[in-house]
Amino acid sequence: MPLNELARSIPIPPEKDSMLGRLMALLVNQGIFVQSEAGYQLTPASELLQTEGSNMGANVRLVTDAEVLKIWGRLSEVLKESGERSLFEKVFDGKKLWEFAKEKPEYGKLFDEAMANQSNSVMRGLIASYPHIFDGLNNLVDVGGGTGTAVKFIAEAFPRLRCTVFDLPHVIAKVLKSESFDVAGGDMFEMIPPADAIFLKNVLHDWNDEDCVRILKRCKEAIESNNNGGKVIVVDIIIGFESNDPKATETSLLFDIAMMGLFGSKERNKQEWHDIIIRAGYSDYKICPVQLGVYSVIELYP
Ligand SMILES: Nc1ncnc2c1ncn2[C@@H]1O[C@H](CSCC[C@H]([NH3+])C(=O)O)[C@@H](O)[C@H]1O
Repeated sequence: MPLNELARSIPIPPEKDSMLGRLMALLVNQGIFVQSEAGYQLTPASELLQTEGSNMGANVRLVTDAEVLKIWGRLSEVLKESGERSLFEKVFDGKKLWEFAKEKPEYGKLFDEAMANQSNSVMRGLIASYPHIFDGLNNLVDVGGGTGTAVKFIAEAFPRLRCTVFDLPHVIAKVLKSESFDVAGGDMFEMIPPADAIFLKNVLHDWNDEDCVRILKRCKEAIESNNNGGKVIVVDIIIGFESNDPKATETSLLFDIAMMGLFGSKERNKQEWHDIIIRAGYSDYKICPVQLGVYSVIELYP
């Protein structure tokens, strides 16, 4: 699309065309578009932002949300003070991100949408490359399952496996009811519904070690009360375990700092995962031979 066509379709007034052209020059330089005689064209990066297909647009809007972005200007203040308070809590008067997302439905919706987009690509990869992880299971609870994207993938691929999406009640209220899976609202620090398997994707990195140990203990109780062997399946980053791609390492390190600011939590290396798993009382665990971009899969056995 040539510049003037692009400008009219956004739309912006003609006197701003040259400003748009300058922005586009930078975006071409950054690999977001390519420029040819016919005009600007998409690259694999901007294809990810199209409404159709992968659509990671919400993820970009989430990390660039103007209100939340302002926390980073105060990182040095939090570094200098003692105590456990996260940067997010400091800037938003003691509020955790979950309360903020509940009070600001627009932000909450964006958060859920971004998580769903991420689940879309990671679950496709997991089911295609490591389906045996679901072998022999009759039921599974996706704890902190958001609006149910992961559960939809699992239920579709394994119709005999009964899945439940479990999250905070106000998040569960947004899940469209379906015949193919169940929903349950609650607090994972209190009680998790019994199941053969507990699925925890992108959840533990939101919490400090003490909280992770509490969550993992509730998961263990949920499996044990079901009396059927069972396991916990964790999908999260293991720092130092990414592929050899320097971009993957960069992504994990950026995520680690994002967790530091947003939740006062972290991405964990192998030893740190070992420590919380053993502290929560699990007898054994296995890092599965599958890598989904920056994400690893760990199975925990009670
Ligand atoms: N106390 C809690 N009990 C249950 N879910 C929670 C709690 N606190 C936060 N969450 C949820 O944890 C999720 C973390 S985001 C990860 C969502 C999803 N597993 C995915 O991978 O896409 C959010 O959906 C939160 O609403």
